Amino acid sequence: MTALIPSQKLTANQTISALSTQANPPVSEAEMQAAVRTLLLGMGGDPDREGLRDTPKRVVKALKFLTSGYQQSLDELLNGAVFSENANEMVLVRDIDLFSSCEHHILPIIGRAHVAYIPNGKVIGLSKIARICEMYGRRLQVQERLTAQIADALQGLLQPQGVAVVVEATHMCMVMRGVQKPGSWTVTSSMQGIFADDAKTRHEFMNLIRHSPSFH
Ligand SMILES: Nc1nc2c(ncn2[C@@H]2O[C@H](COP(=O)(O)OP(=O)(O)OP(=O)(O)O)[C@@H](O)[C@H]2O)c(=O)[nH]1
Ligand SMILES: [Zn+2]
Repeated sequence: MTALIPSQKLTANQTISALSTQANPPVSEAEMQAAVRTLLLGMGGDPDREGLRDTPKRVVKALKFLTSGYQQSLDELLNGAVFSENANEMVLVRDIDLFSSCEHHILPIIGRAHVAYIPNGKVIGLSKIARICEMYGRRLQVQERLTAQIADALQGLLQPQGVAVVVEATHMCMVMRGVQKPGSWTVTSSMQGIFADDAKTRHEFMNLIRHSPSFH
């Protein structure tokens, strides 16, 4: 483990302004492909050889997919799946595979998220928790912001008693290049409401994300 970094809180306005610039990119597909062709030339490749000829198109398609979370909204992915329910015990979805792209190097962040909340009259469709992780994962990120955005989304949608999110991830920019530390991974957390205020509740969550499920 390389670090235990408490989540960085962004205000709603900071989040919105950081994202709204991305929603409608002011460049065409052709301009993006031309930029990739330039990168290939810079890397010493011959962009006209058979294997690379379609690479600009493929790279642009891949990058658009990996950042498609900018085109999504919570409303759309939720599809109304918030239900009134008298539950007041912890709901935890563990081990959600998470892929993102680091905003400094546009290299993969690969990891898992554990997301819990304690309802306060409303519950959310379980799959939507994973979809929220995917939406924020498919943006250019730092792990701290990704973690906080997942927690903020649930807090805003459900006004629960509390939300806890832990993300454990390895950064290819630290593995394949730069400091080259394979095996290092980073843990970030965002604790809100009762998870921030009550150590017992927080410890219960931390214990639950460590326990091995009986079906594995
Ligand atoms: N806090 C945080 N830092 C990150 C994340 N992803 C990448 N970084 C770091 O961002 C920093 C960028 O540092 P720079 O010195 O500008 O870039 P660099 O020369 O490529 O740095 P090195 O990776 O040390 O070679 C590096 O320390 C990365 O490890 C993240 O999710 N959160
Ligand atoms: Zn990076």
